[in-house]
Parts: sequence; structure tokens; C-alpha cells
Amino acid sequence: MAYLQGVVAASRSKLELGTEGALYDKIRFRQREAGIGCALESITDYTLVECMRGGEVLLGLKKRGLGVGKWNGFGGKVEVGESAYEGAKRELREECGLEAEDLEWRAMLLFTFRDSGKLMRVHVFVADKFKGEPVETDEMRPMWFHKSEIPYADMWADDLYWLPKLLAGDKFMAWFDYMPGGEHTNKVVDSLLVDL
Ligand SMILES: Nc1[nH]c(=O)nc2c1ncn2[C@H]1C[C@H](O)[C@@H](COP(=O)(O)OP(=O)(O)OP(=O)(O)O)O1
Repeated sequence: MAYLQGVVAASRSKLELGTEGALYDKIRFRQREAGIGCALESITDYTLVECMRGGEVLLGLKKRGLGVGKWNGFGGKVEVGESAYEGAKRELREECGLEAEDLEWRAMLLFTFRDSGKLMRVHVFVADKFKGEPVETDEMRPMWFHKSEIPYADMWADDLYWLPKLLAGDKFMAWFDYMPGGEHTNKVVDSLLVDL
């Protein structure tokens, strides 16, 4: 499975820099330096799927919930009893009706917010083979964008840091620390990115 292959490839390359634990440690260090108590109180797993078609990427305008009003890939919380891979496929189907034949794991994004101890861990996959046509749902209004016309101004601020790398085929782990007010202020105050 492409997801597992990705993980194996990662562990063979920059193991010393790329391990998730090392990244958490760096986050703790950086947050302490910034004078934050740095309680990583809870971790919640999410998925994010970027569908590719030639030089285009499918984004959805989020109609409700976290990130409402922003263009984003498709995804949501990983449910109890499912893997991130399974959760990613399910969310893609639920949010825009596409059935991915396979997903390639490409990135893990960690998000912290200066006004909470919560850490979001987002597993990012790319799909280039899928069945069906994207349809609008209660959650998302899908639209294809050429790689050169991605609406970064109307997306999460972090996307500008990592989406170009993802579209270039890179694998990586990254951390983005958001100002209080997270999705409304939409300002990244610290970040780390480790190529795998
Ligand atoms: N800073 C950020 N940058 C980004 O590109 N995507 C982000 C992000 N923070 C969250 N996301 C993505 C991850 C996930 O795909 C989505 C948030 O998930 P949802 O709100 O859809 O989750 P839930 O599962 O709680 O919702 P339901 O689907 O209603 O159950 O936004």
C-alpha cells in the first residue's frame, strides 16, 4: 500500500530528523522558548486528501465547522477503529462523493494554537485515481484549480508553506503554531518543516 511504502521510505532516509517524537521535542523546546507553558494536552488525528488531475488540484470551499469559508483539501477526524488511510477515503467520499482507488501518504502536519493545549495531527494524502465526479455536499463546494492558481489568500495560512512542496511531490513533516484565535486570526507565529 502506498501509505506504508511512504512510511518505510521515510524511516530509511532522515530518521534522526524525521521521527515524529523528535518533532514533538522540538515543538516543546520552541514553545518553552516562546514562554508558553507548553502543555500538549491532547492529540487529535485528522486526514486531508488532495486530489490531482493533470496540472489541477481539487479543493473544497468549507461550508461549516473548522475552517469555514476557506478552500481546503477534503478530510476530517479519524474515527475510533479506523486507520488514517481508511478515514481519508471515507471523508473524501462523504465530503465530495469521490471514491479514491488508492491514496499516497505524503505528509504529517502538526498544528498548535497559542490559546489552547490541543495539538491537531493531520495525515495528508494525495489521490490521482478516483471514481466519480466531485459533487457539492453539506460540507464542501468542490472546484478544480490549476496548480498556478491556488487561492492561498482564502486558505489556512500554513498552506502557502507546504502545499507547493506537496504538489512538487515532496514528503515531509511540519509544525505550525497559530496565534490565539486560530482560524480567525489565521496567523502562523512559528513553524518547522522536515523533509523526509
Ligand atoms: N491549519 C490547517 N491547514 C489545512 O490545510 N488544513 C487544516 C488545518 N486545520 C485543519 N485542517 C483540515 C483537517 C481536516 O481535513 C479539516 C477539519 O476537519 P473537519 O472539521 O471536517 O472535522 P470533523 O471530522 O470534526 O468534522 P465532520 O466531518 O463534520 O465530522 O480541516
